[in-house]
Amino acid sequence: MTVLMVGKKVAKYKMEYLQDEMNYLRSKGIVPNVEIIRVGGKGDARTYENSIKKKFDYLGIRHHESIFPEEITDKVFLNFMKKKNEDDNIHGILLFRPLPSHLTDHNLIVPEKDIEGTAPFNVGKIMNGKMNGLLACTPLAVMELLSYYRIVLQGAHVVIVGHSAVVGKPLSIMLLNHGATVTIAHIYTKNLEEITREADIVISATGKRGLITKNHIKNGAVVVDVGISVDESGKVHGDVLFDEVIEKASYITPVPGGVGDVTTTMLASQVLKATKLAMSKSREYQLQ
Ligand SMILES: Nc1nc(=O)c2c([nH]1)NC[C@@H]1CN(c3ccc(C(=O)N[C@@H](CCC(=O)O)C(=O)O)cc3)C=[N+]21
Repeated sequence: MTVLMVGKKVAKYKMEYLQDEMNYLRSKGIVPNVEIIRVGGKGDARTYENSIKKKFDYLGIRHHESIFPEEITDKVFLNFMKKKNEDDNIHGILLFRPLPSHLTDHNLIVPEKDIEGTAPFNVGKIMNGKMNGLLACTPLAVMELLSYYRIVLQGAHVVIVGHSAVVGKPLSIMLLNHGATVTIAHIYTKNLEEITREADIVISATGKRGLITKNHIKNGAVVVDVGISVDESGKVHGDVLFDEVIEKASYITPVPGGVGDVTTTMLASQVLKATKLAMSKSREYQLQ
């Protein structure tokens, strides 16, 4: 039998915890507040952005959006970022990427408001084996799914396919911090099949539809699909050939309906974490 790892179930479970945390903050008179920033009109994240706002509204997290034209100068943009970084009423900043190439994307967000965990300070913390900082949301969603279904990580061989800075790399470090043996495969990897077939857990995050077939999977492996690709008719697909891989997997995530449904919940969780960092005036974060 194969167990379907259902994102909505995991999200619901996590949301109950977040609601308790919101109640605590409310009792202290604090309402978490996020600044969402977008430069230029393009980008494929509109549906994602809408589901973020819906989740924030549901929890009672305040949010405000600033949208700038593509032509904004580096100086004006940096000034704006500085203002938001220094505004005590803002607990988290979400800056949609990529930015236009003339803008410098370096240390734009102070670490304590970096709810997506991409600032160098937060990346450094996780590299040092500390999981108490702000972390990347998609890798966190994968960790939450694995934990909900009680997948043992200590000693497990995990093969991650995809080495992106937002998914593959941070996820590999989180898994390492939990005692897994981690292999990262990527576009230049030779004999992908042979490598993934060794894995107890295969996690694919490439956006390449149909990349992972039954030949890539050993019997009883756990398969997590982080890939998203959209076809001509607007239908969302993962990296994994679900119908054939499910025959061999012990646990598998569907797309849609798997990791994607947990990601926005983990972003909300990071907002609450950032709010608590601000409340406690975390010394660690003050010192950087
Ligand atoms: N700072 C920053 N953070 C981001 O997270 C970010 C970004 N910049 N720039 C753009 C990309 C793009 N992106 C998407 C996320 C989900 C879907 C998506 O289609 N999600 C499906 C879920 C599919 C599933 O269930 O797995 C949905 O919402 O229905 C698309 C695009 C985020 N991005």
